[in-house]
Amino acid sequence: MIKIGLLGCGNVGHIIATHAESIQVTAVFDIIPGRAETLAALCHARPYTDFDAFMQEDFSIVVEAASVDAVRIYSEAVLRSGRDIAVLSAGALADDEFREHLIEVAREMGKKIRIPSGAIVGLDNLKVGQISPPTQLLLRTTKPPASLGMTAEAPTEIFKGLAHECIKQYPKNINVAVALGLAAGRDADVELWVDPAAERNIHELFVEGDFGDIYVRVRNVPSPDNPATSYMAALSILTLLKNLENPLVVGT
Ligand SMILES: NC(=O)C1=CN([C@@H]2O[C@H](COP(=O)(O)OP(=O)(O)OC[C@H]3O[C@@H](n4cnc5c(N)ncnc54)[C@H](OP(=O)(O)O)[C@@H]3O)[C@@H](O)[C@H]2O)C=CC1
Ligand SMILES: O=C([O-])CC(=O)C(=O)O
Repeated sequence: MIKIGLLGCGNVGHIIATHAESIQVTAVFDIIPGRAETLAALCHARPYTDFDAFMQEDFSIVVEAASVDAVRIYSEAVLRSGRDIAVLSAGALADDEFREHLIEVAREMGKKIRIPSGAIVGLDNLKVGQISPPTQLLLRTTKPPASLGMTAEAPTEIFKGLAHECIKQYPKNINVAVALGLAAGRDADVELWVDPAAERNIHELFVEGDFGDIYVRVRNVPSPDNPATSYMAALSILTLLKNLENPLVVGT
């Protein structure tokens, strides 16, 4: 059974811990002591608020479900320790210099940086963009205003521009756009909307290329403990872990 170290004991951390059937969470880390302890008790792991002590534990992969900042701070050390890392806060990799450095470290160590599909679908075949670049790659995300900590009386566009700029302003809400761009091989265009009538986190994807065109709409149920995060994102990372050692690999 694959042993994981969980970095981040919030909403996704809890969903992982309570569904840890095909994985063993051996250690959990959070900056908030109470959170690490509560989560550790749920999955019979050991709690840490000291990163170096956490890294002494027995696991082969770190699952990051914390923040863009956490990826920036800890991911190189994870790779250099000889472990893979699964990164949910993919927005950290929007910074070209940081991403290229991290990839170089992973290459040097023979380790992997794994980005789950998270709250979106279609990353598998959007990778064809790495061979034949899309002429259009647009993500329109619509969330309830409360999930961004704001109020609105009508549908309102709060950002229009490139993913690498959007993630700087909304690091807890638009990691999907960066993951999309990493899959398709170019920065995605983003429209971020809040809509008081929205009950779900909606991601619409418009893609065109020499293959034809794609429209995908995902209407995600918000997570119980963090409405900004779609429940599917937690299921996605659980699925990535379940399949890590599966000899049958489905999807591009
Ligand atoms: N790729 C994708 O499709 C998606 C990505 N995400 C991203 O996944 C991540 C996890 O989501 P979720 O569980 O809902 O978030 P939560 O805020 O519920 O949980 C994150 C936890 O990690 C802690 N944390 C944050 N920074 C650090 C750090 N530097 N070191 C240690 N602990 C830290 C937080 O503490 P504190 O509260 O004090 O900050 C919190 O306890 C978020 O970054 C989110 O934006 C979410 C949905 C989709
Ligand atoms: O969960 C979602 O719908 C998207 C999200 O928060 C993110 O990409 O950061």
